[in-house]
Amino acid sequence: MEPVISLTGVTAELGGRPVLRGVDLTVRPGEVVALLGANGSGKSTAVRATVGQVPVSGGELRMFGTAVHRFRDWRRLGYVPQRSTATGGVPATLREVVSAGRLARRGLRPLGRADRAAVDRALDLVGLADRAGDSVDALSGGQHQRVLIARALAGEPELLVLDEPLAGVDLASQAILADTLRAQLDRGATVLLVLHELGPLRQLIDRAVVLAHGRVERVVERPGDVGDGVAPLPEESACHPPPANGPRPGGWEVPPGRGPHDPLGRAVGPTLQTGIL
Ligand SMILES: Nc1ncnc2c1ncn2[C@@H]1O[C@H](COP(=O)(O)OP(=O)(O)OP(=O)(O)O)[C@@H](O)[C@H]1O
Repeated sequence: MEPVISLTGVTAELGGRPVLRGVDLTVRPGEVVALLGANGSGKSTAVRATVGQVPVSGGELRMFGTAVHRFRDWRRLGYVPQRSTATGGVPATLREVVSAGRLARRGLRPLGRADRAAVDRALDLVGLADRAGDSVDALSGGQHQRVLIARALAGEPELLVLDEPLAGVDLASQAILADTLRAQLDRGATVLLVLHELGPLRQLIDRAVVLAHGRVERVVERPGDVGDGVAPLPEESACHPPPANGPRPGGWEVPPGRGPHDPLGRAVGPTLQTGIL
């Protein structure tokens, strides 16, 4: 089956500096693929290139089989960017914000019955149906994030791209997000998401792709099934540090005199060690 997203040797520059240095990534229909990696490793840039926001300078990036620069069928995509706001300060209710997610489908025609039903379903999926008439200004950060996800879901996209959907979201909201993604997979959607930790999404993920310095450093298939003998993913090495010296569960040896470190070999500070997992 043709991949939904396919990157082959993709390079991209920002501010005149290379940020993606030859990324290979394939996301097939119905898969959930997570991009992981240290700050600045290129995760958001890879996602933004995929949704056509960052130009590709080399290699090949295809969306639903079409080169991204020729791809026009953006209604097939629902995108939740990193750290964005729902309204940019303009007063709006949750229902109004989520209705905007139907724009790509209905254009400027008034909302029809099917549109309203899709908006209600999306609000219900993220657990905010009872707040539909409230102003988004009255929401917490985590609830705000759920509204943005509902806006993407309202378009009933075949592909959902989420950049750090768990950022600033408490455990209860993370569980709601996991249920929401499960519902999307049940209806046949494909998901690409940027994460710092797999958290409650771990069991849903088909492939974890770890980026470092704009390249794929490691790929872990079905991280939820990973047993002994596989080096831990970033947040595991950060959140559950093994004894300072001696053998690690995945077979790594920590050199004497060194504490826990991230995949790039940098010392991991106490804040990272308190991550959720
Ligand atoms: N608009 C920009 N202009 C110049 N450089 C940029 C721009 N946006 C990002 N970069 C640089 O590109 C690199 C990759 O950034 P990117 O946001 O893709 O990383 P990331 O892996 O998503 O990081 P984080 O985990 O912090 O969100 C970083 O070195 C960053 O400073």
